[in-house]
Amino acid sequence: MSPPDLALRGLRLETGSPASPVVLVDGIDLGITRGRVQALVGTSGGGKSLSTLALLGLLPRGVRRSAGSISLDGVELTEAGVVALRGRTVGLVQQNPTGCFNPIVTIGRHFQETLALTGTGARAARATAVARLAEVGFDAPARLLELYPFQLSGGMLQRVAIALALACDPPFLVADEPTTDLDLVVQAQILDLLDGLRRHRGIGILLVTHDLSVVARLADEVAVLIEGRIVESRDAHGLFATPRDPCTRALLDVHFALQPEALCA
Ligand SMILES: Nc1ncnc2c1ncn2[C@@H]1O[C@H](COP(=O)(O)OP(=O)(O)OP(=O)(O)O)[C@@H](O)[C@H]1O
Repeated sequence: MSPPDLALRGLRLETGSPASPVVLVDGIDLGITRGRVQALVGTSGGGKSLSTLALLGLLPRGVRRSAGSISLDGVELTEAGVVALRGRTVGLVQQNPTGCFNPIVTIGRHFQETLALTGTGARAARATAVARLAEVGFDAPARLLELYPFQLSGGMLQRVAIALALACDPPFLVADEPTTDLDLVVQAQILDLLDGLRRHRGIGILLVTHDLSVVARLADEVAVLIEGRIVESRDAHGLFATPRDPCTRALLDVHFALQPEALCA
């Protein structure tokens, strides 16, 4: 298979002093291809969030990348190049949409501030905001611009967060547990929306989730990250049908114990 368009290779993340580092993840290969959904699954604390944050140059203080490279369309990026990916090349959607918004700033202002990063003026930002909000399914997007985040439900806010992530027209989206805090009906709407973006925009999505039903619904490829290492990485259908690694099998067993219906990718 050809390498992903946006690729992380040999990622090693450490914390603690450089003299006696604690290794958090090691040897991580992960990537996103336009028009495809790459899922990243695994046990809690395995390193999913840190690995995706590394892809965006957003590592928290105290965590450093001690090995690994990030490349876009085959060209290795510098640190500054990785930071420049955010927004324009990769949009980020996180869990708990409420926490992603400034409560005292209107939805319209959020778009204005995001689009100002690309030198977009207020009038053009408004037009883009209306277009993106319509794209994620709002019937009266112009009215939304005047509202504050607390006036919207969690599901509406997650759709606004996706519209904001798309503001600068990025070819890639990183979605870290995008449905975790939402009820089942809204979860299904958000998954349909992400699937539509992949099909209609040709956007490439890195989907971080602990929910294998979500993986089965959306993913083309799956990487299983356990205790800082990828133990299996392949097409979703093959992984569900014939899991090779004992850790993958254990994840599937736990899933089936809780949700007996078949996973069909
Ligand atoms: N800022 C930090 N400083 C030091 N260690 C950290 C930091 N953030 C996370 N870690 C550690 O790095 C490891 C991986 O964390 P990470 O949040 O990436 O896991 P995860 O797979 O996303 O877990 P979850 O599914 O629970 O969100 C964990 O052992 C965690 O305790």
